[in-house]
Amino acid sequence: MNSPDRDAIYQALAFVKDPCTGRSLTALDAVTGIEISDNDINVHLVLGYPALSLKSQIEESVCIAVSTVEGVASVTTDLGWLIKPKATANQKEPLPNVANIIAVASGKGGVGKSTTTTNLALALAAEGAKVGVLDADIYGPSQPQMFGVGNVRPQIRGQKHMEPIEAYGIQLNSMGFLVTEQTPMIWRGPMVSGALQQLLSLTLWHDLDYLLIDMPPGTGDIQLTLAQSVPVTGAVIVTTPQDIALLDAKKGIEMFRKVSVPVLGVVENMATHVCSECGHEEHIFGEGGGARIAVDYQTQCLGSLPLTLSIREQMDRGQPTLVAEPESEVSDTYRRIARQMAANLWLAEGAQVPAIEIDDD
Ligand SMILES: Nc1ncnc2c1ncn2[C@@H]1O[C@H](COP(=O)(O)OP(=O)(O)OP(=O)(O)O)[C@@H](O)[C@H]1O
Repeated sequence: MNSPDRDAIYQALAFVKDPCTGRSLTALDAVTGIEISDNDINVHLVLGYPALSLKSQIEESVCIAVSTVEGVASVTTDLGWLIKPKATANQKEPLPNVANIIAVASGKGGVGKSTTTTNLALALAAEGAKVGVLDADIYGPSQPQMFGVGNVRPQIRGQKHMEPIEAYGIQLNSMGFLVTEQTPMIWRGPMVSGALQQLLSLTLWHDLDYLLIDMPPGTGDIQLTLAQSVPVTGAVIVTTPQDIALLDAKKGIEMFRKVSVPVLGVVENMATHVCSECGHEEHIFGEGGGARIAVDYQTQCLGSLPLTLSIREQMDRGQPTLVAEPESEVSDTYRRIARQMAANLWLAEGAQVPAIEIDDD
């Protein structure tokens, strides 16, 4: 049997789509090598986002597609990922040892921004990335509690540097360690921004693919200053489906666009209420709001999370859903959102995202 033709193998790979982005592996430049040894083929693939849950599915599709090529006797493939730093839209110097910073924001308080940040960080790690969380929510720094390390303080190295706290494989530091309960009343944007920059740069992050920032809720002076002063590579907006929250979420999208930070998508939290007794599902905050805002603002609704007793209880006891119930449907949804968010960052055009004019007030 003649050896198969390399071009024919490449053509076959053009028909295999990455399920997350919907684009073909060749269009994504994910094919990094084709080894032909007589009639045995080995295909090397590298994606730009962590995709552990999709690995076997993609590898299988590749094997099926390549084995249709004339002269192919056997196919092996290995899929990996390499998360490269994206350019920062606001021209800020990237942080050492941190490839990408993603701001998790919400226009309105209490919509579940911190809960979403925690679970997305764990979901990204579960998909194979190295992840950190910086809790910048000065109004209610809750990440240490959500990660179950509420009483721990970062160790100081060489006078001023801090070791991040390690929890469930995530590197964590919190503004809560720097501020008192009165702080939010007296600090203005530049002061918060200064403290956050210190926390960012004085923490000894170890080789992170993604650092998620749990932003203070709102779209005022403080948030705008943070978005401008931190080397953010992308932003995610968390909202509930009710009109008032959506209105604030829109302001959040506009704020990031104004400073040319790509908005990677919207996460709709508390989309339905699931009764813990009978499993009955109800849209108590309205229906389809996340999808509507995504269409209106040309971004993507990354996914919807239900309002459930278990999420609240797990967060309260410092065992986030990804840790307490990794096999649950909710964890699955967080992993899907995390993959999509990371893939959108990979494909985002950074500074070229068009800015939308908004009022400053
Ligand atoms: N999907 C959900 N189901 C049930 N409870 C949830 C869900 N999401 C968040 N919660 C709970 O709602 C409360 C507020 O959530 P969280 O602290 O994450 O919101 P936030 O938007 O970060 O708030 P803040 O504006 O104060 O920073 C918490 O008790 C949390 O456990």
